[in-house]
Amino acid sequence: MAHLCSQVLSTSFFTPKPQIPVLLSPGVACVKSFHQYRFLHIKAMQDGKFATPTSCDESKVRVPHVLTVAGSDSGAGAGIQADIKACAARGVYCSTVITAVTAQNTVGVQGVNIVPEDFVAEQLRSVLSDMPPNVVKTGMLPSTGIVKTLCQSLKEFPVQALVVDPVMVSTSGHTLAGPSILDSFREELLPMADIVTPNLKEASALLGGVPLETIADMRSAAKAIHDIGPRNVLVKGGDLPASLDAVDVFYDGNDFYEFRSSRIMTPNTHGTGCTLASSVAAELAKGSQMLSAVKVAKRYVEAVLSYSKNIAIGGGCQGPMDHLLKLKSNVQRRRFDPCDLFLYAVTDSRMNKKWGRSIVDAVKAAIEGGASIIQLREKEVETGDFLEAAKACLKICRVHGVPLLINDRIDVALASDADGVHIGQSDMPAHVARALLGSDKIIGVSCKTPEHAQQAWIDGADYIGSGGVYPTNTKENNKTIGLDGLKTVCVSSKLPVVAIGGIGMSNAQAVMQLGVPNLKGVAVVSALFDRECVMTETRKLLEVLKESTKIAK
Ligand SMILES: Cc1ncc(COP(=O)(O)OP(=O)(O)O)c(N)n1
Ligand SMILES: Cc1nc(C(=O)O)sc1CCOP(=O)(O)O
Ligand SMILES: [Mg+2]
Repeated sequence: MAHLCSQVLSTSFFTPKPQIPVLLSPGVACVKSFHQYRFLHIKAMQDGKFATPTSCDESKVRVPHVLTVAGSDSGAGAGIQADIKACAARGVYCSTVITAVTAQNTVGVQGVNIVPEDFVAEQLRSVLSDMPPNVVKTGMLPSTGIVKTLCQSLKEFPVQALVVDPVMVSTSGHTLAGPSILDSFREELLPMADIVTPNLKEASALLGGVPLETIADMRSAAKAIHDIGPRNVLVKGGDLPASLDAVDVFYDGNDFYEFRSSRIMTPNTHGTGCTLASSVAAELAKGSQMLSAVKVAKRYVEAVLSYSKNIAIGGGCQGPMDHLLKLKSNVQRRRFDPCDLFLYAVTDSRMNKKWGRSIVDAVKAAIEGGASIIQLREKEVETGDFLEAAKACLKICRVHGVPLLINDRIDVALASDADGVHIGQSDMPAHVARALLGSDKIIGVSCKTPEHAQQAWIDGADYIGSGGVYPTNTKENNKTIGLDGLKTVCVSSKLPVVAIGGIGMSNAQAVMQLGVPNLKGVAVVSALFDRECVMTETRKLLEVLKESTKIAK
């Protein structure tokens, strides 16, 4: 018996191990009959027979590509629709061969219409002959004929990896592929698979109905399924009785790994199996090794489950998940509005310390006082503390619809998912910040001259901060440009401008009454934060600013 080593992995902690390469050597491939396909596969690779895109334009970028061969779910929680969304969320192109059209919703499956075998074959030919995927992922394969057709196509058009999700029963208990297909699974499909991902019921069915009730049973099942031929097996224990944690067992033919994650209590679990298998396929398509593909895919599914736990779609009790959580958070975020610059509060760690306030308390008070945008300018805080503070402030800012920017630290902005950054002339160039942060984040740049302002616009900034309008003690060796300098920058700028430097109650009106184009507000540090009551000072300054706009009219 092979030496078996056991590892427990929480999905947030993982010790890398040497990986078996995705392909076995031809020598190993001959050991068992199921390796006949693998042998063909290796030979195809050695002979350079994996199809390559017909286009010979080298300037085009190849994208990782998964082909899913599965059933359509009209409710879009599972099946083809889940596969497309999961691949999109993981940054991978997804083509589709539809094996069945199901009428489904959150209550259950109302009908199944199987696509004729020859039309499945035609879809396979269309995709495989023209746009070869890196990885094929299978879901609902409702007939023996379709399984055989698929296996035949894969022999004709080998791909780099095959992920088999042996879908048999829907979440609601509806049979999607009956026992008649089990033989073709065991004899033809599984021996070709790089990984198979059964849940407990499917693992039991593949093994002739053995009961699976413990983690020990799952390990035995993983090994027995591995003996059928797939190179890796992931037995999913989500339905394991009496288990608080969700435990999945992964077996690669040598070692066992347990993936543990705390159970997310939600009815919105429809499509988790499809999503996990598609995510594994997507990671493989990007070039990951199998174990790390499984680990990353599990993390993604956990994040989606957690994100979707309270969403309400449909009246039944098998709700779908929302795969595109990243897009969703972008949609929820309000776009930058230049009016946000009206009363711009910039924090300062030294001042907070002096007055015995936390960053979070300072931000809360400024928002309560009416600040329209917040910048965390925390020059003396450790990175870890800065990140925690940014996350905590972000929660408050989101509740009030106030954008939160991070001074200088693009890494902290990214890690906290803050709304953007403010950077200076000696910080990361704004075009690099834009490339790192993407199109939706707010980028502000400090500009003392029209040339700076022009460059900020070219680099894709959203606004500029211009100063020092007056001398300041907050920033050492800061050049004062005065009201005239501010005016020159504002007139030349194509971007909205916020004035900064030595601005407070006594002079804010003079700044706003310059009446120059693009000037949208004032940015203030000491006049708000080097004071006993931040909220009161913010309120007072807001009144002054409002008053000055009335006078300007
Ligand atoms: C709104 C606003 N304008 C200007 C600055 C100054 O940024 P920078 O020149 O990078 O100097 P530091 O703030 O990093 O010392 C700002 N922070 N905010
Ligand atoms: C952070 C900063 N940037 C400046 C610039 O001129 O770009 S002046 C400044 C400090 C502003 O603090 P206070 O409101 O306390 O004067
Ligand atoms: Mg800076």
